Formats: sequence, C-alpha cells, structure tokens
Amino acid sequence: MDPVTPPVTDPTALPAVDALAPYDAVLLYSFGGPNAPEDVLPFLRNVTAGKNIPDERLAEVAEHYHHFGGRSPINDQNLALQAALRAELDRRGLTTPVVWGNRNWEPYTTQALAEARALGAERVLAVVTSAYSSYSGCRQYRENLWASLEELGSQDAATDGGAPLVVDKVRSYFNHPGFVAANVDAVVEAYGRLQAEHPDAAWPRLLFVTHSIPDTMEEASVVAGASYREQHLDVGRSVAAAAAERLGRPLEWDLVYCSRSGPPSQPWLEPDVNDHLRALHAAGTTSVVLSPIGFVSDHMEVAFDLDTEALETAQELGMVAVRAASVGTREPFVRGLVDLLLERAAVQRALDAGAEPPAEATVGALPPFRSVCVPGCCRQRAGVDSGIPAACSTDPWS
Ligand SMILES: CC1=C(CCC(=O)O)c2cc3nc(cc4[nH]c(cc5[nH]c(cc1n2)c(C)c5CCC(=O)O)c(CCC(=O)O)c4C)C(CCC(=O)O)=C3C
Ligand SMILES: [Fe+2]
Repeated sequence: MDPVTPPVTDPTALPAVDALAPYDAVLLYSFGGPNAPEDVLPFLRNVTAGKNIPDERLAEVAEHYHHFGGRSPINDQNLALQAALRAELDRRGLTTPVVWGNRNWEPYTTQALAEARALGAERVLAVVTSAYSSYSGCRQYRENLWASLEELGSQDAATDGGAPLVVDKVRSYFNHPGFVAANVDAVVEAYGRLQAEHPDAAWPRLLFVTHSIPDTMEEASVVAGASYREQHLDVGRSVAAAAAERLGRPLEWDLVYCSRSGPPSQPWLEPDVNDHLRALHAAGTTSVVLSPIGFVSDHMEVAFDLDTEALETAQELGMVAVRAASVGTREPFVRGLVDLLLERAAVQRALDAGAEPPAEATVGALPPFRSVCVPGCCRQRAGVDSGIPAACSTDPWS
C-alpha cells in the first residue's frame, strides 16, 4: 500500500489559534482605594480587617487620604492600565476581555469575577498589580480570589449550570524584562531631570524604594524562591547596571523602605527612606534619585510617603532629590505584561498536555518565579498555616 500522503494545508486557511487559550478572560487584580472622603474609613476597615494595625496608625493613614481630598489616585491608574492592556491586546489581534477588580474597594473581586462570568469566561487569567512575591503581593490576593470563587459557588460546580470558573495567575514579574526596562527608562529620565533642574548638583545616589513588610512576612516569603528583599535587590542590581550604562557613569545605590505600619514593637524591614536620607546626609551625600521599584503606579504610598514625606525630609536636609516615575502605563511594562499573559497561557497549555513548558523570560540572577504557587508559598509567618485556602496553587485544597 502506498503511504498515506498528508493533505497539504494552507496555514492561513486554518482558524487562528487563540494565543491566550485556555484563558477566555483576563483579570487585572489590584489593591483598590477610596474615591471620595466618605470611602476612606470603610476602605481602611477593609484593608485592616483581622490585621494588627494600631488605631493611631489608621488615623494617620486616613489623614494621608484626606490630604488628597479623600481620593486615592490608584483607581484611575488601574483604569488607565486596563485601557493600555486592552489596546496592546487589540494591537496583537486578541479580543479576550480584560476585567478589573480590587481586594479592598469597588469593583470588588467578586464583582469582577461575576463580570468575567457574564462575558462567558470559564478560565480567567489574573495579573496582580504587585510585581513581588510575599504574603501582601501574592498569597493575600490568592486568598481573596478563593473566597470570591466560593461566594460565586465556583469551586466545585458552577451554580449557573456552566463549567466551574477557574482562576490562574501570572508569576511574580519583578524580574521580567518589561518591568525592569520600564524602571530603567524612568531612572534615566529622573537623572536627566535632576541634572536639568540642578546643574550644579553632585552626581546623585540612587535609592530604590519599596513597601516595608514585617520581618516575619519577609522570612516566610523565601519559600517562593528568594525572599521579598532579595527579589528587590535583584531588580536593583539589574536597573542600576542598565541605567549606569545608559548614563555613562557608575551608580551607587541602596534599597530602602516606606509605609511601615503595625505596632512599634514589631520589627519591619529597614531602613526607612527618611532615616536613610538623614544617614546619607550625615555622611555627606547631597543629591539623590528615588526610584519606587516596589510599586507599579504612583498611588497613595508614592504620592504621600515619597512625594510628600520623603521629598520634604530631603528638602529639610538641604538635599537635592527627584523621584523617578513608577512603571504605570509605560510601553515596555504594558508590552511586557501582555508577553507575560501569552507566556502564562503557553505554560498552561503545556501543563494541561503534560508537555515541556516554554522558556520564561527573565533578567537578573534569579530564576522565573513559579506560575503555580507551591504549598506554603508566601505565608504571613514561616511554617504557620493560617488554614485560609488560596487559589492558584498546588495547596491541597486547590
Ligand atoms: C508589600 C505591600 C504592597 C506592595 C504590593 C502591592 O501593591 O500589593 C502594598 C501596597 C499597597 N498598600 C496600600 C494601602 C495600605 N496598605 C496598608 C497596610 C499594609 N500594606 C502592607 C504591604 C504592602 N502594601 C502590609 C504588610 C500592611 C500591613 C497590614 C497587612 O498585612 O495588610 C494599609 C493600612 C494602613 C497602614 O498601615 O498603612 C493601607 C491603607 C495601597 C493602596 C494605596 C492607595 O490607596 O493608593 C497599596 C497599593
Ligand atoms: Fe506565592
């Protein structure tokens, strides 16, 4: 018998393979913030429910919001990022809907998942507005996702007769080339701005700033591969090296922290940005650039803790200081996020097929973080199981 000759097919005649399959919706998943003065207290109650935050700290943080008319910039920034992701997906011919939801304010997680469901989604790919892995940037989001899926009756069987809704998430993307490149651009621009505005200033020292977390949370974060602090140090090395090359001069840099809360007796990551400015000043530094690599947009922690407080500290000390922009909707970041969505879809197709997963893009010394969290990933305290289930992991309940 003649061997069967396979039919010659015209690839352009085949239906386009959906590059985001198996996902049929994307969830932009964020922290949330108040839109008006009357939102401030209920928002803070949502954020701090079950947390050991002293009343004095809460009153102080409420003042930060009222200082800006009771409205956080974060929601507008997320709407802008949602629109930018939409535009980048459209540019690549992808029509998958992008919904937006928050852990702590409207539109809440459950609303966003219900919206995805109403659009016909069965498998949602979440991207959180936190680049680093720790309880605050990973597991807490996953716990909230689990709770919302429960609320929607989607864990075991869908109540609306369809397939159960499943949510996966993209890996922590601190060491993704797009996130790093956007931070490099912002640092280079900030050096340009500082030199233009203060031509006589000394060559600035570079301070990378991130959100402080309790030492216990830092210790627990290492389960993901490298601790929260080590993840930032890796990004700091990458950004400083690339920016120094572009600027044609070496850069000296430090990693510092902002927005500490919790009782004073509880140790959190240090040094605080203000304390560090004082120490640098005492040691003779006169000029700094602050790069908020810990945050993806210029939300309240940036607008208050850096632009209001830290820049005031620098001014009091007579130091020249400029804040670099956060990645926001910068093109390398948005393109990188869409690359990540596509990469995560390819990873999932390989996992579902038992095939070799594709290579995952990184820069720096650390490996790509896991797409599916391991049991015990990103707890509040190392070795202590809170018993709270979390989505997007190989924990026994998922
Ligand atoms: C690591 C991290 C990020 C970065 C990663 C990410 O982006 O997720 C982040 C982001 C944010 N944090 C924010 C606001 C707040 N965070 C608080 C409290 C806390 N944050 C923590 C950590 C983080 N937080 C921790 C360990 C606490 C203690 C209580 C707890 O264990 O949760 C509190 C309570 C009052 C206070 O103590 O400050 C508020 C109001 C906003 C919104 C800003 C806006 O409205 O524009 C954003 C984006
Ligand atoms: Fe994790």
